[in-house]
Amino acid sequence: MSHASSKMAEIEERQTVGYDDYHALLLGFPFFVCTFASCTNQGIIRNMTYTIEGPHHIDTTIELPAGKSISNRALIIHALAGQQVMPLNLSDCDDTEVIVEALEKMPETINVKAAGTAMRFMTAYLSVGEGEHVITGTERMKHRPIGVLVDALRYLGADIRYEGEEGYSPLRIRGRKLEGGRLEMPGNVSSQFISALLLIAPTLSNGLELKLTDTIISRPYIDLTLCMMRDFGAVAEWSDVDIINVMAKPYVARPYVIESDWSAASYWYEIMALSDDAEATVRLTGLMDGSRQGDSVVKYIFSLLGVKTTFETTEPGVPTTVTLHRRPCMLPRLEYDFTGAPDLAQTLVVCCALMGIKFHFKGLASLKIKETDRIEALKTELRKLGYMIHDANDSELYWDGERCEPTGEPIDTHEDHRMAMAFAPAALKLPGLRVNNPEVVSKSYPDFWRDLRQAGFTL
Ligand SMILES: O=C(O)C1=C[C@@H](OP(=O)(O)O)[C@@H](O)[C@H](O)C1
Ligand SMILES: C=C(OP(=O)(O)O)C(=O)O
Repeated sequence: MSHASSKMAEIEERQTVGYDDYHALLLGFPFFVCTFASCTNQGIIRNMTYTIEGPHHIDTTIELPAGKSISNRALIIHALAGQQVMPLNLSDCDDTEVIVEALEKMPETINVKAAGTAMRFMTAYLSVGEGEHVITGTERMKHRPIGVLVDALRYLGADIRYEGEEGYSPLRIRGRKLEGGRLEMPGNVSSQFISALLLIAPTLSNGLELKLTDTIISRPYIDLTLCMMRDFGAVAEWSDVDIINVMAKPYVARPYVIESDWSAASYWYEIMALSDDAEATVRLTGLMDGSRQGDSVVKYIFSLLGVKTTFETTEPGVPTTVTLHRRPCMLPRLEYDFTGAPDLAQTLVVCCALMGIKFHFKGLASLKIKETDRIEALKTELRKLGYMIHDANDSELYWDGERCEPTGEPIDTHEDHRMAMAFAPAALKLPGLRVNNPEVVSKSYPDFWRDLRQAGFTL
């Protein structure tokens, strides 16, 4: 039997044993159990499984990745500003690299893979650029909606055709000069459509007045877009609770340093909350007090779960190191509305369940159209660990403490980086937790596993 097939047999054998037997089996693999079942096309390793053991004591400094939302906005603005001064500390994650490559090479077919922001921002960018391009992505991307953005751009005069199903990528885009003007669009599907339009708005000869209808979701991401546009000389602001005005005024290139990623920080908050080490300390670099990233609200949410945040300096606009410490947490139940911070939902769902904190989370409708249907994925994977969580109204998840027999199966990551990163810290409570396809983290945090090892986890 080859090495790969004997490893495969071993995985299958482990999948058929009970949960306790499964832990006993793991004792034979004290440090490193990384199973390669097969290697597929493009050199991407698939069907790998990590078996994770958490450390008893944590005292570490983590160099977080740069924010992908900021990186991707900075790249589009930088391209529209005439490409003079490259933003500093760009993220090296997949979602940013696809934009870097597209802007550098401008191939006829641009493949943004699984990057939602890249798909939406580049669609707007190509509409006002030169030449004809097809933009496409992964199979999942071809099922994530883009019709609202295409309708809005077409209303402004853009030449965009669907290459496949109406309302979805791939798109064929022929760039042309657009005039802009007044436009209405729904705010309840994805804020990325709104950010995409806003980013190109200063280049429109009449500017843009955008009225948002319905509930506005992920609003902090729209605010981030407006702030960054202003950083580069645009005149762009809310003129009412649902109306944004952008003047026709070219961007001004300037040096720009990208802050670390607060969504990535959330997994370290989760690690702090789940660690049994009362003295645990994690330092996270490159974050700002008063950050414009909406997910910086994670410091408030986790203060309720006993994680205290201290900024080294609180000078506005200056990235610094944040230190996380533990406090006792007696919280019996948490209610939170994630409409403004959808990317934090998985972290909090897994963390609360593992801490035994009942929860009712709302504002989760957009989770169904992200890298995977995150509502279904969370229910399925937590069920494997013995937690019965329920959904309601296509936008809520709640847990009332209901437990079931753990199945002992590994956690599937559903081609979703946040599934892998939200579940990995659970190994602190469930030593030997297995996570399939851990490589998915490269979408936003390529060094996640390296950083876990640095913190004392074994994989
Ligand atoms: O603009 C952005 O950078 C993002 C907006 C959010 O998407 P939605 O607006 O679709 O919720 C968020 O989930 C995504 O990870 C990044
Ligand atoms: C939803 C996400 O990304 P995107 O929509 O940009 O693919 C995410 O990073 O969690």
